[in-house]
Amino acid sequence: MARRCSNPLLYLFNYTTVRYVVTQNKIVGLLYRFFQLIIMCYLIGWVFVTKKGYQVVDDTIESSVVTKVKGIARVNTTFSDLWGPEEYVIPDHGGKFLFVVTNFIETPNQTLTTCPESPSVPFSTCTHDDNCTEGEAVRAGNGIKTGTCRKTDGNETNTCEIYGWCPTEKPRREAATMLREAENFTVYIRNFIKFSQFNLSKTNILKEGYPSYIKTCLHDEIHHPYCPVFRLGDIVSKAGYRFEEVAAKGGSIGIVIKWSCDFDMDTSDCHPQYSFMSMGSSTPVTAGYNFRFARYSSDAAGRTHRNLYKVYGFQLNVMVFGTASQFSIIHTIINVASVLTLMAVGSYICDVILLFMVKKKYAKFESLIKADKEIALQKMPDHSKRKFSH
Ligand SMILES: Nc1ncnc2c1ncn2[C@@H]1O[C@H](COP(=O)(O)OP(=O)(O)OP(=O)(O)O)[C@@H](O)[C@H]1O
Repeated sequence: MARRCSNPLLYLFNYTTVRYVVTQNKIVGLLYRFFQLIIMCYLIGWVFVTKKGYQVVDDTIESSVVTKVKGIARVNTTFSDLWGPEEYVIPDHGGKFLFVVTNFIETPNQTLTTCPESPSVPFSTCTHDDNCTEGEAVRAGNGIKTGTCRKTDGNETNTCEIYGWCPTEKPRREAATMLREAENFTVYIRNFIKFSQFNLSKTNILKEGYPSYIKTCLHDEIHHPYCPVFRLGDIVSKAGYRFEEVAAKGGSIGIVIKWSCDFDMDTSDCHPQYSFMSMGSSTPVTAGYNFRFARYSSDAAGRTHRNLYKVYGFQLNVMVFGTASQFSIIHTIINVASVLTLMAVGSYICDVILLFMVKKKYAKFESLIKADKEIALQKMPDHSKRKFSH
């Protein structure tokens, strides 16, 4: 020890290595080859063939979506008997989210005046004026109470009189108008994507035959899988809805565009896959989708009138996902190296097995020595026995 410390510089030029021992043990030898075989199968079958470990993957897709709906529906409203996309698509500039009206309740020609509150509004019924506190807003109602309890138009019930947009909206079953042609409306979806890591971009619009192809095609998984024009009825049925049911109450649908691009192949093989899913719940409280909007006008006397619309329909939400992959030498080296380190695990297990077997042999040898020692002890005189045993 003293000598070692006296010359520490000598250790600077020392190199420590492992001494390998070749054993003739067939079981351990076979086991080691078996480990190597499994690891090679894992490297080739799983890492390279299945998971394409020689490629780098980019799943940060940048995308833009433009939508346009076309089709005409016959309706019966105060201002028109035909509705086009300008009327039934909200908002009218197409984007990732759009709403297509399929059913609506029109309350035409409302003016700001007094009228009885709708009996369908909770807490609106009354028996005498004391139930209608003047100046109080009706909770979830249509106006401010005037302090009078009065008979509703065409109804036997009494409700508080309000100041608001009158007459109030009629219940749905009396006034709803369906857009029967909505099933045949067409939805055009233009999608542009970019994988920044590879600086490569794609669009779902095929260059060949454009624009005449788009004008005439209709998306069909077998005959026109890359046509970007979809029939609304097909979208709804593929999302698992029955058109008539959801057109009446409204619903949300997700249009999923999935890109899976292998840029080691021909980039023209990189095409979108479309799928559709319902995004609503089927419980009565949460099912359906509707909202209200109003269109305002003024009469000759300068009085403001409005038409109120409660609209039901399909809320379409276009979602884009994608991954792109390309060969990368760094990724290949990392994956090969990390799998090859597993070989060390195989060696370690074989070492442990070998040690365990050797230990067993050694234990047998030790028990023989112990037996010899006991025989020798028995032959010794007593005073030597004590010394020896100590
Ligand atoms: N909902 C749709 N259904 C069927 N074809 C559509 C639809 N929306 C657009 N198209 C067609 O797709 C092509 C590309 O539409 P884009 O909006 O880019 O061009 P456009 O000439 O402005 O279209 P538009 O015909 O509305 O004037 C056009 O030929 C258009 O007619």
